[in-house]
Formats: sequence, structure tokens, C-alpha cells
Amino acid sequence: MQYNQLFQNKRLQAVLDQLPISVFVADHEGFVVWNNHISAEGIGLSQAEMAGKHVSDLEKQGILNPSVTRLALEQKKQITRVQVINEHLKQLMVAKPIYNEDGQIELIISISQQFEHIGQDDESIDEINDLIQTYILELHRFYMQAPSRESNKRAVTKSKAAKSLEQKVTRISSLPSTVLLTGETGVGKNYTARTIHDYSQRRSNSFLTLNCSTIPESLLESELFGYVKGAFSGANSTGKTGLVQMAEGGTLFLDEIAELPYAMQAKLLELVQDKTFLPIGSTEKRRADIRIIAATNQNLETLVHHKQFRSDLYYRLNVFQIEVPTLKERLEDLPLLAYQFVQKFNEEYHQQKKLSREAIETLTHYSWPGNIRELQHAIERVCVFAENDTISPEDFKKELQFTDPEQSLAFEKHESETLSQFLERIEKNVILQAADEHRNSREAAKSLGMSQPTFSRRVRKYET
Ligand SMILES: Nc1ncnc2c1ncn2[C@@H]1O[C@H](COP(=O)(O)OP(=O)(O)OP(=O)(O)O)[C@@H](O)[C@H]1O
Repeated sequence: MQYNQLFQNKRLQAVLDQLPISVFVADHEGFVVWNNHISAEGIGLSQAEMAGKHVSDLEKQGILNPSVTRLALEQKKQITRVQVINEHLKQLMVAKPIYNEDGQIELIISISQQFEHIGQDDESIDEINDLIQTYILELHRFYMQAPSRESNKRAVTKSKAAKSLEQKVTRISSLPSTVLLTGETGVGKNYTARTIHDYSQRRSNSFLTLNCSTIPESLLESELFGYVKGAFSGANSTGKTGLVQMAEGGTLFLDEIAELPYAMQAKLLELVQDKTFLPIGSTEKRRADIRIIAATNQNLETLVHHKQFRSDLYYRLNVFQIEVPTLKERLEDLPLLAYQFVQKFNEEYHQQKKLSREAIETLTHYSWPGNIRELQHAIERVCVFAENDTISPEDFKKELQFTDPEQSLAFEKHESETLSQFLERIEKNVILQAADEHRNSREAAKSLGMSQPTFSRRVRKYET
């Protein structure tokens, strides 16, 4: 059976066994398919003893009390319960039915996490619930990708922009077509390319990346197409297999495609167009069974217009273009992404940081020019530097350059101002800010590279 096979996947089991949460999976009749270490520990039976048991029997024996899996099966909907374990500990349990293409329940995934409660604990419940929903989403996604399944249903993220991205990725993944991913830096173009590969029939073969901006032009051709033995003096005597050949049956991801030198663009054209290539020193063209995904944060059309990018290559790459949304355009996903990153760094750094609701609120007011990458880095830094386990808005304010709207307006020229008036207003701002930020005029003058008497004179002028 598909789901039994899926949860016998050793890699998936190893990942789930390392999670600090309890994962319990039952089939559509309520028989245990698999549970992770934490779940087995909590129940007091080994994973082998649990396999194949029915949840009602475990309930009768008082081992599950109540069984959220049974409730989800009976009520055919997601069940969420908070259970009191003792005076200090509670447990949030979520059981989610997973439906097959025919609308029948195929699995129930139950995830639970214990938490300490001191007085009001609504905040921790929300946070844990969000985290649990993320895990369920990821498991669902993994389940949908099981090699034996032919399904186009995918888990989706919260925001409209992310849902639309997920839909496009799902649709495109089953097609052999070349894809062009565009979007600002850090939005997740690499991540999206990988997702397309993982969703596709090619997922058991390689996903290889060539970053067109970092590889020297002289090596590009041999990296991509390889060379035959004796192709040129100094060449490896056995020849070299290029990325195109290594990606056979899989996906070749050409990152930062706009950086590809003009001369190389012609060579790539043939590969993109006919899926053929010529290893250096060879006279025989080879055929490649690869899917090409290219990405750029530049406007290729403008580059074509300025003759910096070949129009024929642009049209070949631009069969399907997907614009990956900025983080600003998918702000609704920010809390979930933030919790995921905190969880990731907690595991990496063996700590127990958590985000306060106010901290999340603060993050939604930031402009995120570096998108998801910037969010990930900011969270990593606060996970390392925050003094308390609960991350506060102040922790982020230290890490991110929040621009004060009044401050940024101060640097815009008013229509009615002359240039000298505008420059004087900027100078006033800079001088008074330096006076505020430093303990004395000597330090403030030094920070602006001016003498102390000049600085003090300007302060007197602008303070009046
Ligand atoms: N949907 C997502 N969920 C979780 N992490 C993500 C997601 N999208 C991107 N990331 C993470 O954000 C970081 C930046 O993503 P990625 O490298 O894919 O961006 P990019 O658009 O290719 O950036 P660049 O244009 O600079 O190459 C990576 O660490 C990636 O794992």
C-alpha cells in the first residue's frame, strides 16, 4: 500500500525521529502505520509494538486518552485538543485526515507537542499550533510526492501569492518544458527550482546547479559540456563529464542566467532548443534528456533590448515564466516561515528560542529588501544573540534597519526647495542626529570627519 511504503522510507523515518514533536500515523481504518521515537516514548510502547495496533484498542487500554486519530476518523475533519498532563505540562494534539484523489481518507497524521503552562498560555498554544500545521503541511507535501502516487494535489501556503506560485509549480512540474524563474534576490528562485524538480517525475535523478555568475568564462564550456580525452593539451587524459551529462534524466538549473557571457549564450541555445550538445574536442553531437530551469533577478527583456542577452535564447528560455513573489507580497506567510526558521536554528544550536507575538508583529512592519533570505538570516542572528528564550521586538530592532518614515522623508527634495536649501536641510538632519547619538561634540565631529569647532558652530546654527 502506498502509505505503508511511504512511512517505511528510512530517510523520512530518520528525519521524523529527530523532531522534538510526537508524530503518529494511522491508516483509514485506524490501524497504526508508524510513529516516531517521541511518540513511542510518550506512549510507553516501542515503535515495533505499536505498528498494526488499532487506535480504539490503545484507547481501551488507556494508552491513548482520548485518541484524536479516532475522533478525526469519526468526524472526518481535523481535530485539535489540549490535554492536561500535570500541573505544569499540557499537550496540544492535532489530528489531520489526508484525503486521496477520490475524496476518501487515506491517512490520519497526528502531531502533538507538550508545553509548559504558567497562567495564560494562549500564546504558546497558537505558536505550537502554527508549528504543528507546518509539520503537517510538510508531511502532506512529502506524501503527495511519494513516487508511487500520480497526484497533482499539493499542499499550499497561506497567502494568495504563495498559493498561486504553488499552483504554477505543480502544473509545470509534470511538463518537460523549460522554465524561467524571475524575481528579486532572496525570494526563493533556487528553492522553487528544487521544488519543481522534486515534484516532477525526474526527482529520483540529479538536480544540478550551474551558477553562471561565479564560474570563469574559460571553464564554462567544459563544466557544462565536458570534453573528450586528448581534447586539448593539459586536459585530463580520460576526458571529463560535463554537468549536462551528469544531469541526465534529471534537472539542470542555470542560476543567474543573465550573467552568462554573450559568446556562451549561442552554445547554450542549441542545448535549450534541441537538447543536443557537443563535448569539447568531439565531433559527435550528444542528446541530453534533461529539464532546464533558468533563474535571474534581472529584467532579461531589457538586456535583450540593450543587446546584452540574445533574443533567441531569451525566447527559448521563456516558454514558462514564473515570477516568484517578494516577501512583502506574501506577508501572510511570514509568521509560518519565521516559526520554521526558529525551529531550524533551535535544532542546529540546541536551544529553545521562541518568537513572541509582538516580535512577529514587528517583522511584518519591515520592508524585507532581501526577502526570505534576509528573514532567515535575521532569525538566525536573533537566535544566536537574543538574551532571553522569548525573542522580543527589540531583538529584531537591533538586527534590522527599520526606516523611520519621517526620517526617509527628510531626505527627499521638496519641489519648492532650491538645491542649496535642500542640502542645508540634509546637513541639519545629519548634524543634529550625530549630536544626539554621541556622548560629546568631539566624538560626534569625529564620526562626521569634521573638526570639533566647525561641528559645534553648525549645532548652534541649527539648534536655534
Ligand atoms: N518557501 C520557502 N520556505 C522556506 N525557505 C525558503 C523558501 N524560499 C526560500 N527559502 C530560503 O531562503 C533562502 C534564499 O532562497 P533562494 O536561494 O532560493 O533565493 P533566490 O531567489 O534564488 O536568491 P538569489 O536571487 O540571491 O539567488 C534559502 O536559504 C532558501 O532555503
